[in-house]
Amino acid sequence: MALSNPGTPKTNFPTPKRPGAIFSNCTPRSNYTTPKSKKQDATTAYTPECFSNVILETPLRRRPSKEKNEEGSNLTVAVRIRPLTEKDQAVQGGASNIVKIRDKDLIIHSSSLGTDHIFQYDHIFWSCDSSSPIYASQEDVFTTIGKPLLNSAFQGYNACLFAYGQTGSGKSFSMMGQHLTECVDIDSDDYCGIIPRFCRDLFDRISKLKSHSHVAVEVSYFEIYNEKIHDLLATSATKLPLKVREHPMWGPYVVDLTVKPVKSYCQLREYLLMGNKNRAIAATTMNEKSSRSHSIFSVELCMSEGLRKEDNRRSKVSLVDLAGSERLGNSYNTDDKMREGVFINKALLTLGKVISALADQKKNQFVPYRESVLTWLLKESLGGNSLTSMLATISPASSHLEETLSTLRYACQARCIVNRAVVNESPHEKLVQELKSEIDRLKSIRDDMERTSMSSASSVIVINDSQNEELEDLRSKLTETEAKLYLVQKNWEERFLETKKTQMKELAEVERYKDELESRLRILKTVENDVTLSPYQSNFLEELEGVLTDDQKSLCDDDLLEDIKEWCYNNGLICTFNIDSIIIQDLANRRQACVQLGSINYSNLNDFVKNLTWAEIRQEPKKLSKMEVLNSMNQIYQALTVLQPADSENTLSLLFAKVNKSLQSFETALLNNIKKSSGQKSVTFNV
Ligand SMILES: Nc1ncnc2c1ncn2[C@@H]1O[C@H](COP(=O)(O)OP(=O)(O)OP(=O)(O)O)[C@@H](O)[C@H]1O
Repeated sequence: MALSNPGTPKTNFPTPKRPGAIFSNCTPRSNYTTPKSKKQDATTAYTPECFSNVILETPLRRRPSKEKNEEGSNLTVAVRIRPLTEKDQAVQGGASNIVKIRDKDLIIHSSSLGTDHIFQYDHIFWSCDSSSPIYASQEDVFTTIGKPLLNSAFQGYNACLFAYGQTGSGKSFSMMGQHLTECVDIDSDDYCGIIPRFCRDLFDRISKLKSHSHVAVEVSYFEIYNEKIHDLLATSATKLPLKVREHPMWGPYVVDLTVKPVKSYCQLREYLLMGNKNRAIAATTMNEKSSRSHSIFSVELCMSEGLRKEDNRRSKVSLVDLAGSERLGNSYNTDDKMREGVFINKALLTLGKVISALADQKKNQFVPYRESVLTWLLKESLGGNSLTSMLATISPASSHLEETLSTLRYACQARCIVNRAVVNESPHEKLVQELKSEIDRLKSIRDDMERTSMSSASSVIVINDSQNEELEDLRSKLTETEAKLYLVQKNWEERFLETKKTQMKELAEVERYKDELESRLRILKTVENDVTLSPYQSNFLEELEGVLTDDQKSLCDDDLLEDIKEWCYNNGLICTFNIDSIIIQDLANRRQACVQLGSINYSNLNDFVKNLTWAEIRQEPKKLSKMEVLNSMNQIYQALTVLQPADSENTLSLLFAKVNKSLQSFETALLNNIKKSSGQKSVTFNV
């Protein structure tokens, strides 16, 4: 029996030597208990003195990976094993190495249970011991999984690489390198990780491109810390969390994220270092420099050929360093740390759910992308338009057996995800390429003929009329094709620019309407006391607010703001959020306080409340009549109507359809209310 053959038929050998030694609940599809006689063959080298059960963890059936230019391609999954660290050795009794590699198998030996777990991946990097012949250096790791991403990006594919693993297992070391915040000099630093190597190679390749090719590079860098997005390249003093929105065509994106155009590796390196310095790094008992946030560094390429600099092929590469998973009890000694850990585990749990759902391969399986900011933003990379690789990092220490097995099982599952990547190029690109090759063909024929005629001329052989005609014909064909090519490119570029402009305009409009709706809603909320609204109507306002602020509520609003809102509500105060301030009104005592968002002490709500500076409300708060309320609602209704895009697939449209429906019922209810109280028979709407 070949242990490494994933196609081995499933057979049961039900006589384990020790009760409980077979993990029948590990991975049901792939569990495989080796017969006693074969077991010894398979594991003699690692467990000579004792009996070991063997569990084949890699699923027996994995959908065959397709070439990237076909319909779909599986995630590429690599595993890297770091060396034992001093910390590993410091645990009671010292830690032993439980990881072995044999051919294509990665074997984890659990000595307490006498079990070998066998996994297979696309690549296994043995970085435990630099004297080993199979040792994988930073350069090896980059060459194997980083370079292909760069190749894909130049072909116009989106690509993503994410590092996943237990805290302290070597994710940041692999992605960024040893010296995260110091000057990274790749040429002299063997410890540089995938990201700086990727960036340097990118510019090396750009410099080698033909003179008529042009590649524009833009970078962005952000982290997700406690489910909030922080721009790592932002220069402004107030660094408020950013929001996520989903565009029907472009997918999820971070609103107002800083995007820097870069022209050289040196310039890019400065941004990398700046971002790294800004990353939230906190100490945990497991790893002094453990990064407690997920970081996403993205490079966007816009490629063009020809004299005009408009892009006709685009690609985006996201390089993701996830925060490490860890057992809560292990390392959390403060509430803040516990909170961080809960958020990290929540995001990783959702990532697990997303991976499971995608790996399940059932049609119409619900994928909970929006349950965490991380998975929402990685939507295109997981099961979408991207060629994606996962680097699972593990520790070889026996003390981390449980976490290591969990990481490896995650990684196994991820191999089943199929993405559908397409080249992001203009539909005219094919035609342009065809015309270009036609021009090349014609040119070479012309050159050949001219050469022949010249050499003939020296030996006084005159080219005849028909040859001359042929040459002329070729010349005019060439001029014609060149003119056609110029026109095609020009038309395409103009149309592309126009579409881009329209899209930007459309997006800006949507944002503007949404802001308008939000401010109208705030007005309505403040007049609840002045007009009698039925519980249904008040509920509706809550609902409308919920829908409008859906994104921020679950994902981007600061918890403290929610706490303040709740506190105001409980104390009969009115709380209004502006872009940069909160206004708290105490109508009973006719006083008001205004707090700038940037000045809130985020750690202590009690202090915040005690330190409020109240000012007397001099003017009566504006009282709105029912008619004014109705007017406001009417305007919301109009704004909503404008927001209904023609495309029924548009998520925004679905979102607002819900509000629209409730709004209509609300209007009817409010109308009836007015009719009843004023004795009016009818009210005319101006919609
Ligand atoms: N391949 C490797 N070779 C040598 N040392 C390594 C390797 N991988 C990791 N290390 C060392 O192990 C320690 C932890 O690595 P690292 O900080 O990269 O872990 P991490 O997975 O990013 O942790 P966290 O999730 O907590 O951020 C560091 O001291 C690092 O230098």
